[in-house]
Amino acid sequence: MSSSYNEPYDASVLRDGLFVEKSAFVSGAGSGIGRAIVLRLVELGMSVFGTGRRVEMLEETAKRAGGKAGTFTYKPCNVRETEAIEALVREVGEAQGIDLLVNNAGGQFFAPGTQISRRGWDSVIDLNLSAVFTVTKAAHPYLKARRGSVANISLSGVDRGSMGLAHSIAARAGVLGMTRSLALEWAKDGIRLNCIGPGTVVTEGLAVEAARPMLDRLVEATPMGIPTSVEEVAELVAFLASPAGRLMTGQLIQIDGAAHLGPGLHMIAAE
Ligand SMILES: CCCCCCCCC/C=C/C(=O)SCCNC(=O)CCNC(=O)[C@H](O)C(C)(C)COP(=O)(O)OP(=O)(O)OC[C@H]1O[C@@H](n2cnc3c(N)ncnc32)[C@H](O)[C@@H]1OP(=O)(O)O
Ligand SMILES: NC(=O)C1=CN([C@@H]2O[C@H](COP(=O)(O)OP(=O)(O)OC[C@H]3O[C@@H](n4cnc5c(N)ncnc54)[C@H](OP(=O)(O)O)[C@@H]3O)[C@@H](O)[C@H]2O)C=CC1
Repeated sequence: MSSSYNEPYDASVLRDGLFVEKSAFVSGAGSGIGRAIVLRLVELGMSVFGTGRRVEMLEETAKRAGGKAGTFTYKPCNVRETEAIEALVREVGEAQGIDLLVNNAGGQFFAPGTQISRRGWDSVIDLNLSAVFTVTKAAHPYLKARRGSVANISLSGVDRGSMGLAHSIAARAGVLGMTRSLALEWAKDGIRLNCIGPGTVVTEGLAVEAARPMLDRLVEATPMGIPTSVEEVAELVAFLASPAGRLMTGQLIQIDGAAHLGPGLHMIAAE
């Protein structure tokens, strides 16, 4: 594995103490991009609450967050279990408020459209679109109380399509539409919502030797020839939540080395 693909990247430009007395709710906090977001927000002084299904992953995030300026607490939950996740958002909102909601939990399998069953389609739409709506709606009263913001972790190229991702791109394009619509509806409450579209991010699944051919192909399809680091996604989330992001809402920000302008990060070959 080329070290340049997954070496930690120092993207930090924001000032210490930026988020003291602020609070965040982060889904998918036990791995990859979500964990990096948690660690950066905690470093900047935030009280971060994280969820995800696997408690041992959340425990590891907590271990790594120890000794930093802010705090990290967690409880496992499946974002697709509507009543449970709504109750959890309420619990966190009542206990510590929500200045920032990060909808990061997500994922999909790669398959051509002809091999996606209705149940497979529904699962991906449920996780990557419907659950995002449920969590965001549940957080609304708390975001309103704090004039907070929402960062939806999406994909680069949501408005162009990519082979092998019909279900996931459909879901994320739906999130983009939802983001823009709620940005309009909730502007009067001072709530801002944005989508971040990372290109290829070398998290655990892609960092294994077996995934190397796919990773090489993805990096080749990235005009700048560099995958996105979790640290730079985290810094962008923090920037958007900061006073510098005050007027940024309803946006899709693609952090992808121009992947969305390239030949497409196709996850499968044409059939
Ligand atoms: C420029 C552009 C750049 C754009 C691109 C930019 C780069 C993109 C890179 C993205 C990277 C990442 O997201 S990294 C994160 C990757 N990690 C993950 O995605 C893991 C999480 N994934 C999941 O959990 C699953 O995919 C998901 C389906 C959502 C889980 O839902 P469920 O638990 O309900 O799933 P299951 O019960 O197992 O299965 C439900 C149905 O889905 C079907 N199914 C499951 N896997 C399947 C498969 N491989 N092929 C076909 N069908 C499958 C099953 O057969 C079931 O249907 P029936 O058989 O009919 O019953
Ligand atoms: N890696 C990449 O190249 C890219 C990733 N993305 C997107 O970024 C986000 C983070 O991905 P990444 O960090 O790379 O990958 P990971 O697979 O490491 O992260 C996904 C996280 O979501 C959590 N999660 C998944 N399903 C559920 C669920 N039903 N309920 C609660 N939590 C859930 C997982 O935890 P657990 O399994 O414990 O529940 C995991 O922590 C995803 O939305 C992904 O699609 C976007 C562009 C590129």
